[in-house]
Amino acid sequence: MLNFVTKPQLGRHIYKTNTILNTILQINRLTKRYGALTAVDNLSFTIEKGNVYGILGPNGSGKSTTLGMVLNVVNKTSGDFQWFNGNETTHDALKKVGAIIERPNFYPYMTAMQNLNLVCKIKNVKNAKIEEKLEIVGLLDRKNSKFSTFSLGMKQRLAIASALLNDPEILILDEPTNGLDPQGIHQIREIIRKIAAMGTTILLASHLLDEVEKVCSHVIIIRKGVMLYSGSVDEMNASHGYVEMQAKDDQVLLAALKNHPWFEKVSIDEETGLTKAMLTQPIEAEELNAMLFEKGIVLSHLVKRKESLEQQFLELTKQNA
Ligand SMILES: Nc1ncnc2c1ncn2[C@@H]1O[C@H](COP(=O)(O)OP(=O)(O)OP(=O)(O)O)[C@@H](O)[C@H]1O
Repeated sequence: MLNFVTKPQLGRHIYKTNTILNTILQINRLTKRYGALTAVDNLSFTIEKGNVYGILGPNGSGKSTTLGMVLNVVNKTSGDFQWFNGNETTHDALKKVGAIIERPNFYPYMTAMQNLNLVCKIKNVKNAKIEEKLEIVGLLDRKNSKFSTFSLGMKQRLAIASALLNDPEILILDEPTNGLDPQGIHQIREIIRKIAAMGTTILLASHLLDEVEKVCSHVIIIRKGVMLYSGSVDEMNASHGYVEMQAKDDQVLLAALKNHPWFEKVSIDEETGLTKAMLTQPIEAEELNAMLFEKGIVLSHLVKRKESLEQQFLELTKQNA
């Protein structure tokens, strides 16, 4: 487990614009190669203050390697990254970062309180905040219990409390709910939301679409080290959906749809024989029917559907396989 602890730096960038002030981390064409394998391939994205970012991708897609590089525990091959506008060394910047990128590891025979006291000593942080942080993660009433008696979920929550001891600007979590039971998963997600609501920026890596959808405001989707999508979760959710249609003459229908600005990705589904078209704008079924009728096309089937985020994610990763 890595914890980066420091005192907050106040008023250093007072003459900079708000946009610049709000940038926590900027990654430019970051690349990591292990021999012939490119684990992270030209990755670029920006982390702005106050948002919750999810790096989403299947196992082995390069999430941990990316986090390792920006935390200086994995050497980059090329590209670069800047913490807090590059006004300080990475070493100093990382003191304002709280990160948990390994399984929680504390002394088993010591209590939660004793373990966090020790962390404060090692990191040179006042121990006055221990109870406040234990409260945030719901462990205050177990502060005198030995670490060895904790469930995996409680151990993970203690690690989060530990990473928060220095009030970091950003909290980084690698697969925060891995191995937990449903209740443990729920608790961790609630805690992440609570910490975000208190104003801390969060960057988490997850292979679970559901997790990113529930917890994050922004998503960076990667596959085999390559970024496929970066943007807000809401925007990704905001597809206008698609329509399935059938008419006497498929080819006439296909041509009419292909030449119309309301549609994109027009195709005939091999399995169902239905013509499918993605909507580029919010069009009602009645409008669509009337437009085609004017062109002499009578539909025998018309259904408007919306893909779930999961379908979109699968589609995105399939296209780029
Ligand atoms: N030290 C290493 N030496 C060689 N290859 C590595 C090393 N670390 C990671 N890799 C490879 O780099 C790729 C990306 O791994 P990484 O752990 O970053 O992915 P991930 O998305 O975090 O997946 P997971 O959640 O399974 O850890 C994988 O193919 C992995 O085998």
